[in-house]
Amino acid sequence: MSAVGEGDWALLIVEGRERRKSYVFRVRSKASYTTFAGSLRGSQLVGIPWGSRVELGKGVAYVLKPNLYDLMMHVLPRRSQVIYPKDAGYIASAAGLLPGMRVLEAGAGSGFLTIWLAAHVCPGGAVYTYEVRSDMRELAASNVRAAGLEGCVTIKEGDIRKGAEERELDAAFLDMPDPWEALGPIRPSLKPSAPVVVFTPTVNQVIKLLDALKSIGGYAVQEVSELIKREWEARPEALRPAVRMIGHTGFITVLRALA
Ligand SMILES: C[S@@+](CC[C@H](N)C(=O)[O-])C[C@H]1O[C@@H](n2cnc3c(N)ncnc32)[C@H](O)[C@@H]1O
Repeated sequence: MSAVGEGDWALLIVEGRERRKSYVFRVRSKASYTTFAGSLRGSQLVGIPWGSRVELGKGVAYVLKPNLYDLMMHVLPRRSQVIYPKDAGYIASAAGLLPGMRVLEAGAGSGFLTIWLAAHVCPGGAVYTYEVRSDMRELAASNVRAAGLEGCVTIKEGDIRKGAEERELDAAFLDMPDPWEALGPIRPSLKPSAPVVVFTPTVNQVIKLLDALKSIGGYAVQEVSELIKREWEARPEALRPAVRMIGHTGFITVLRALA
């Protein structure tokens, strides 16, 4: 659709004199929306072309159609620590993901990494994700549906430390407290050379993982990384890093399955 419709999700980028902020909401003609630069009514939005500029009391709003990134960052509910786009993008790259690949994941959590993985391997591929908690399995399923990717994602309630049913998988992704407990059990599911990307919030877990690998065997360590994203205030007259940032998310360890 080229015009904003009743009930559509909208992304508003609001620019004031000294700041800029994004808002994502469903457009309702009878609602009104408050931003730091002034308010606007839903009736001002319904029917205008996407990409329109609307004047506010103390600034302007650009009315845009939100993409998957906008919906994930602003709308989809989360009840676990989720994998942020900066890490998800690198995780997918380090695993060499391509459409058509079949991959394993655990735990599904809020389904955020599941969605990024599905966005890479679909169409034609598949994400099999295991989650021990039924409430998290349901949340992940509902977020994957909201992203429109349910066709290529299978969410299973189960403990990945008991292994996975699938075979000949192209890659695996572990974001769970004790990933070293899953590495032996998932090995028969992976093609030799398949990347296994492990995400752990603490350095203690990385040490435990590297130590455990000595006795588990079956994998080569490819790399351990950490990614830091620093956002900047996009104001040409005062270009500088933003005062607040997400200082830490987690460590990314890339392993490769051996023959
Ligand atoms: C940090 S969350 C994962 C978040 C997810 N990567 C995301 O981006 O939304 C960790 C999840 O792993 C699940 N989990 C923990 N141990 C597990 C296991 N042995 N098998 C399957 N899931 C497990 C937890 O219930 C939790 O939902």
